[in-house]
Amino acid sequence: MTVTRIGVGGTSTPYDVVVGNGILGELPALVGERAQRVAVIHPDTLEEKARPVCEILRTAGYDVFPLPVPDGEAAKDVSVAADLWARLGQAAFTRTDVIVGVGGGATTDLAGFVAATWLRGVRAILVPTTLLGMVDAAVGGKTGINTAEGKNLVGAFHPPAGVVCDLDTLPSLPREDYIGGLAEVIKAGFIADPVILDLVEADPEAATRPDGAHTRELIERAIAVKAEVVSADLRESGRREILNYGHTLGHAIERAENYTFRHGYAISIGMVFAAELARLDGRIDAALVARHRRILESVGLPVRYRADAWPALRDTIRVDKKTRGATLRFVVLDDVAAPAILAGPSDALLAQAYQAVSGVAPDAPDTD
Ligand SMILES: NC(=O)c1ccc[n+]([C@@H]2O[C@H](COP(=O)([O-])OP(=O)(O)OC[C@H]3O[C@@H](n4cnc5c(N)ncnc54)[C@H](O)[C@@H]3O)[C@@H](O)[C@H]2O)c1
Ligand SMILES: O=C(O)C(=O)C[C@@H](O)[C@H](O)[C@H](O)COP(=O)(O)O
Ligand SMILES: [Zn+2]
Repeated sequence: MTVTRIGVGGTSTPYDVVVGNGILGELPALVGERAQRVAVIHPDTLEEKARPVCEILRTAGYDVFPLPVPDGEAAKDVSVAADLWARLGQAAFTRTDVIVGVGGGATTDLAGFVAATWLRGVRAILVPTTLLGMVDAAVGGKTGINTAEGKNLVGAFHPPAGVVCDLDTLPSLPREDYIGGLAEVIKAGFIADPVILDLVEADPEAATRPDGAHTRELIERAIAVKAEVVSADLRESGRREILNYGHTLGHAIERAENYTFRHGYAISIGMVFAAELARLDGRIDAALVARHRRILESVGLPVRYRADAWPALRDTIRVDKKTRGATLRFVVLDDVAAPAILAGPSDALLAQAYQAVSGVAPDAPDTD
C-alpha cells in the first residue's frame, strides 16, 4: 500500500501527516539527529501500541523513556501534566529532546500540551491510534487539558513536528470508538467536503469498518480538510472556527457526563443541534437537518439527548471558547460546505433548537 503525505503549513515549521500501513519506521527521521532523549507518552492500557514505537527509537540509538498515563479523558488533567513535568525533569529532558504521543485524541492532546509547556516548548511527534486522532486531534496543534469548569479550557497552540497515522493500529480499536471518530469525519463532510457525505451515504456499514471499501479515502479526505483549515488559520482567528461545528453543545454534554461520554458522540448530537439552529434562523431547510440525522444515525451515532439537561448545558455553553463577552457564537451552515457564524441567538431560539434535539419541551419532564 502507498504512503500518503498531507502537508500542513501556516507555521514556521511545516510538517506532514503521513498515512499508511506499517509506517512506524518513519519515526527516527522525524525525531532527527539533535535529539538524545525521547519520551513516549501513552495510555497505560495501550502498552502494546507503545512498545514497537519504543523499540524502533531505541534501535535508532535514542534514550527512550516510556511514560504511561491514565487512559482516555482521565489523562487530560493538570495532575497528570504535572506528573509528566516531574518525570521529564528527573530525566533531564532538554530543549533538543522530543516527546512522542501514542494513543487516541485524549493522549495526543495531553502529550502536545506537555510538549508545549516543558521548557516553553519542545518538539512533539504524534502517533494517533484512533480514527478520531488521525483525522482530527493529532493534526493542527491544538493541545490542552480539561478543568472542572469545562472542556479544553487550558491549552496552547503547539503544532507537532510530524504525525504518523499507521492504519495497522485501527483494527483493534473498539467499534464504539471507531464510530466516535466518524463523527469528526462527517463533520469535515458537512463543513467542507461533500464527497465525504456521499461516500458515507453510499455504504454506511462499510464506513464503520477500518477495512471498509472507502475507509482510506474517508480518512485522507478528512485529514485534508483539517490540514487546509489549520494551514490557513492556526490560531483560530477566523476560518479555523468551522472545525468547531457541533462542539459548542457537544463539549457541554461531555462536561455534563463528567467526560465519560465519547467526544464524537457528543459532537454528533451537537451537529444536529447546530443544524436545528440554522434551520430556525432561516439558513437551511428541514431536508438538510434530516440529512444530518440520517447520516449520523446510519453509522450508529446518537442524535438525541435528555431534555432535563438543558439548563446545565445552557450554563456551560457560556464558557465556550467562541463566546465573546456575553455573545454566544455558534458554527452553523448556510449549506453543505458553506459554514458561517451565528452570533447572539436568543435564549428562546436556543431552547427551541434544543427541544428538537431532545424531542421534549425544555420545561417538561423527560419521559424517555
Ligand atoms: N486537538 C484537537 O484538535 C482535537 C480534535 C478532536 C478531538 N480532540 C480530543 O480528542 C479526544 C477524543 O479522542 P479519541 O476519540 O481518540 O478518544 P481517546 O483518546 O479517549 O481514545 C478512546 C479509547 O480508545 C483506546 N484506544 C486508542 N487507540 C486504540 C487502538 N488502536 N486499539 C484499541 N484501543 C485503542 C484508548 O485507550 C481509549 O480507551 C477528546 O479529548 C477530544 O477533546 C482534540
Ligand atoms: O482543531 C480545531 O480547531 C477543532 O475545533 C477540532 C475539534 O474537533 C476538537 O475537538 C478541538 O479540540 C476543539 O477545540 P476547542 O478549542 O473547542 O476546545
Ligand atoms: Zn472534536
